[in-house]
Parts: sequence; C-alpha cells; structure tokens
Amino acid sequence: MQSAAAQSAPAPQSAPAVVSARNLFLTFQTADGPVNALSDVTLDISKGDFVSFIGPSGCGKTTLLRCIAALETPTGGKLTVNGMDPDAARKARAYGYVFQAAGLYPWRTIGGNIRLPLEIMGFSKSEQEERVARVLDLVELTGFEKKFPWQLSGGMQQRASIARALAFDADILLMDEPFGALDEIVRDRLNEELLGLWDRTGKTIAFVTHSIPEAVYLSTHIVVMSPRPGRITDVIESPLPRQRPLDIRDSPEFIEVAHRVREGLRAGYEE
Ligand SMILES: Nc1ncnc2c1ncn2[C@@H]1O[C@H](COP(=O)(O)OP(=O)(O)OP(=O)(O)O)[C@@H](O)[C@H]1O
Repeated sequence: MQSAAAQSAPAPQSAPAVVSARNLFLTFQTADGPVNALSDVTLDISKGDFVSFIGPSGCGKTTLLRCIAALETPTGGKLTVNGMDPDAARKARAYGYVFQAAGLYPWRTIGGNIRLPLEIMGFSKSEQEERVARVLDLVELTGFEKKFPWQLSGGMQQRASIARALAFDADILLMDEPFGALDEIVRDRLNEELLGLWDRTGKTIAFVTHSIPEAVYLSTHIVVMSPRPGRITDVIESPLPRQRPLDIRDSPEFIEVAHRVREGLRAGYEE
C-alpha cells in the first residue's frame, strides 16, 4: 500500500502508519432508517503525509475525521491512531482539531484562547507562555497575543485556531474545512502558509475540503469519497514536489491531478 491507500490489501510502507483504518463501517440509526455514513473504508495515513478528503456533501468526510478523533465510534472494522484505539490516542493528545469556524472564545484574548487547553492540561505558567509564543510565531501572529478575536480578520482568527490546535504538540492535525468560509485570496494565502507550517513541523495532516484546487495544492495524497454509502473511490498520490509556489496550479502536472480528482468525483455521482 502507498502511504495513503484504499480498499486493497496492505503492502510494505515507507513510514509508520499514524492512522490505520481497516474495513470501517459506521451506520447511524435515524428516524428515517439507517444511514450508511461509512462503508468498508480502508486507508493508511503515514507519518508526515498531508491527506485531503474530498467528495460531495454526505459522503462521510467529517464522520471519518470524527472517528479518528474518537468523537464517533465505528460500527464495524478496526481503526488505530498512533497504534492505539482512537480513545486512547485522544487521551494521549495525539491530535489537534481545527473546525470550519475558528471557535475562539470572544471574552478571551488570542493568547488566552491558545492557552486554554494548556491550562486544562495543567502546564505550568512559564510553559504556557513559552508555547503560546512559539505557536503564534508558527502561524505568523506574533504581536497579536493580547488582541481579542473580534479585532482580527477571519483569516487571522483561523490562524489563531490552528495555533491553539498546535499548542500541545500533537503530531497529527485534523482539519475540517478550516478555510471553507474564507474568500479566495485569503484562502490562497492560508493554503501557502499551511504548507510552509507542514513542511517546517513535519506534522501529519488530515484535511477535509470541497475544493479540488485546494486538495491538489496541499496534499501528498487525495482521498476521493462518494456518498450513499459513504466510501473511498480513489486515492491519488500527488506527483507534485513538496515545495509548491501558488503558480504550480498552472502546471500540467497540477492540472492532470485536478482532472483525475474531478473524474473520480463525477464517477461517484454517476453510480
Ligand atoms: N450524528 C448523526 N446522526 C445521523 N446521521 C448522521 C450523523 N452525522 C452524520 N450523519 C449522516 O451521515 C452522512 C455523512 O455525513 P458527514 O457529515 O460525514 O458527510 P460530509 O461528507 O462531511 O458532508 P459535508 O461535506 O456536507 O460536511 C450524511 O448522510 C449525514 O446526514
């Protein structure tokens, strides 16, 4: 299996799998009957991968991310995160989670928001200060620690939310459409910054998006999903180099990968 691959038997891996899903199923029982949110999902995410999940509404992208984060429990199959069951991984602080809305507390400063999980986890005051300064620098928000969320633009708020997710040094970053609500220019900039951050920190990132260009620009692997039942229909390993200026989006390699993603999405719709 490639470092992120679907539906086939596992083969030797170059890096250890930080997320390993085998034949995952998740059926929600609803008043209208059962909903098969995930069906036979098999996937490995290796250390240092940047994996995007793309597919139409309802194909199970968020459900899969929530299973990894131990916020949902699969009804079948096996899922491990850092070799542990997801609940143990959550307790071991294996990941940080970034949502579509920045979700910052308006009555706390940016520094106070980033510090909150560290306070809950019992880090010393000096350790909190050191970590807040470090992650603010990582997301290029040094100097904004004492501002309140409403004093920052939407893009800056989302960077602060990423800083909060990075503050306790989790190896894995789970990001559910973090830039979906932002305009295209801000989104481009944040995409560029996120790639830089991924490159500098070596984090493993699982990223949900509806945008083909965003998925292709950011990812080492693109997981194409399809609804009813929610399943993986293709895993594309990107041929693009690790260093990606924004204008790589005009290159033939980029356009070819985008084409394959589009075809995969279309096939999912037509089934
Ligand atoms: N808690 C729940 N109870 C019942 N059904 C649910 C629940 N959560 C998700 N679903 C259903 O499971 C399916 C997958 O939902 P999910 O949110 O994972 O899709 P998605 O691909 O992330 O969609 P979107 O792109 O709209 O966010 C959908 O049909 C959804 O209605």
